[in-house]
Amino acid sequence: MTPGTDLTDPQTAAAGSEVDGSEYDVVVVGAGPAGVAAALRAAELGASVAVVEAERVGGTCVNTGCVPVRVLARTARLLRDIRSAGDYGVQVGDPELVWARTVARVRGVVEDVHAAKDLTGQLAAAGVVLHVEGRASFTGRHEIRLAGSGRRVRGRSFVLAVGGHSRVLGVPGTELTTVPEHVVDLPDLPASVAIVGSGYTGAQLVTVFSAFGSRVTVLEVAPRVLPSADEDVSAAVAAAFTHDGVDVRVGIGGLQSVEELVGGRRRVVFTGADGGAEHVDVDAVVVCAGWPAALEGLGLETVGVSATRAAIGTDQHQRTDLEHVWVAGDADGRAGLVQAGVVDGVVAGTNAVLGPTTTARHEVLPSGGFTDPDYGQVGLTERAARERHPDCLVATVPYAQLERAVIDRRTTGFLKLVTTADAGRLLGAHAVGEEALEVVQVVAAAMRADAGAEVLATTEFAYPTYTAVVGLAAQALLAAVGRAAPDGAPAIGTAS
Ligand SMILES: Cc1cc2nc3c(=O)[nH]c(=O)nc-3n(C[C@H](O)[C@H](O)[C@H](O)COP(=O)(O)OP(=O)(O)OC[C@H]3O[C@@H](n4cnc5c(N)ncnc54)[C@H](O)[C@@H]3O)c2cc1C
Ligand SMILES: NC(=O)c1ccc[n+]([C@@H]2O[C@H](COP(=O)([O-])OP(=O)(O)OC[C@H]3O[C@@H](n4cnc5c(N)ncnc54)[C@H](O)[C@@H]3O)[C@@H](O)[C@H]2O)c1
Repeated sequence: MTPGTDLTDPQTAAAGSEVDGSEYDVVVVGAGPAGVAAALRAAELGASVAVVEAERVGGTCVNTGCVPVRVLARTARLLRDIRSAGDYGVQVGDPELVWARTVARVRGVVEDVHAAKDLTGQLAAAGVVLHVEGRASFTGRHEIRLAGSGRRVRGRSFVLAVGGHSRVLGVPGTELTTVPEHVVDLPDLPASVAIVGSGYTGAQLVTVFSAFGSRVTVLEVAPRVLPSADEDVSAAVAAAFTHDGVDVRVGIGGLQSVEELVGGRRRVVFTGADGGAEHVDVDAVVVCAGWPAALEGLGLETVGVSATRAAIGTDQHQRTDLEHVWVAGDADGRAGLVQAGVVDGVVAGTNAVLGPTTTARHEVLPSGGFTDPDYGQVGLTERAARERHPDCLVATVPYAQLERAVIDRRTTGFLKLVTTADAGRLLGAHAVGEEALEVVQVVAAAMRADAGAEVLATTEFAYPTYTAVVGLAAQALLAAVGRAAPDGAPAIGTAS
């Protein structure tokens, strides 16, 4: 049933003197979203499955990434809303953040999510054996050793779902910096902070620290913040940062060093946009400069699985150079998102049992971040759409024309909807503003159903909601192709 069944290959036999007898159809390395999905799927298909995890089930997502950052983002929103409470006639004093309590809340919510998900229970109920005994490394093509216990576990197939970790820049003084996974380990809220990198993680931490009252400097090598987002989204988020007093430095040449100053402050020396050396002095430096796969000590070279410094190479079936070794989640260096990792996990778990029968396409993959304002995206950016479909249509509706945004006085932002020239196929959606990611998800569902603008234009969105902006943008697109808005109302927004 399972491919790659030769458990007696010479490499494994040579290293196998301490094998404890455990031998499985599928061994999954890593118990984050991708690894758990792979294990449950393989077990569902009748395979005997073991999961080995170095630290704690749940992976980056639950323990150090999405969940903690989401709690910090919620805290930032609370502060914002408390600060504007007076506008509603609600008198409160200046809010004060108590860092230790904020951190305790983060840690408490992580435990709540663990309890709600009960991943260990789910694995046990599926008959999956779980070993949380330190990092695994290959000792042979069909065997791994767990560093914490010395246990050797053998498998016919392996799914590597090892995720990643923050990129270490390797400049002098790196040890004086921290990374997003460890921001809640900072002893105090820094009065000032440099955020290095303004991608998914960095942009969110800018909003968090700025709302918390830290003075924030962003250092970004790309010419704009959120470099992979739609350009108008980047511009809107950057404008909001600047409005909030954040010092945004884009297009820098890179970091040169981090030095410790008297009193424990840090000096970040970097090459400025004009090529000269510049510096900022801050209380903390958080490096959010990318997310390479966690390959250290995995022993890929021992078994002949090729990888770059950042990712393990796979084919469209998530298979590596070795026919019995598969990859799921962040370790493949592609999407870097939980929902994609889960789909990869199901694919890798399936293929590890049945052979290369399925693929993960990730054709409609919404994502975004809890900056202030939020942003969300799905499909092609406007630039990418115009390159591939020069005659595509783009409609943009400012939040200022959306009644819910006016009611809440949260009129910063817009929804941009991109379709083919006849408005018949949705190509992308990009939103900035309150609930931007939820707004974009409505479009994602329509894209998944192969709907065009007409479906969205004729959906009777509840009033007053943020998602209603989707209907307005779709109506503008219909108007642009000479079809009236369904209720006869003049189309709102611009389409071109
Ligand atoms: C700060 C931050 C915020 C994020 N927010 C979001 C978000 O809001 N939405 C979103 O979709 N994504 C978010 N992400 C990305 C998301 O966390 C990842 O895409 C997701 O966790 C990937 O799942 P995974 O299973 O591939 O890897 P991980 O969740 O990283 O799990 C990998 C597991 O493998 C274990 N492991 C590694 N090496 C070994 C080894 N040799 N032996 C045994 N075990 C090993 C690790 O301990 C870990 O538990 C965020 C990431 C960060 C850093
Ligand atoms: N809401 C979400 O979905 C979410 C949130 C956080 C993280 N994530 C995931 O977590 C992973 C890590 O996110 P990330 O933000 O670290 O990576 P990223 O790749 O999104 O962003 C890295 C940023 O650092 C910049 N950079 C690189 N080297 C630099 C240098 N030397 N100096 C200054 N800037 C530099 C890059 O230009 C880029 O803007 C990603 O896989 C992402 O998908 C997702």
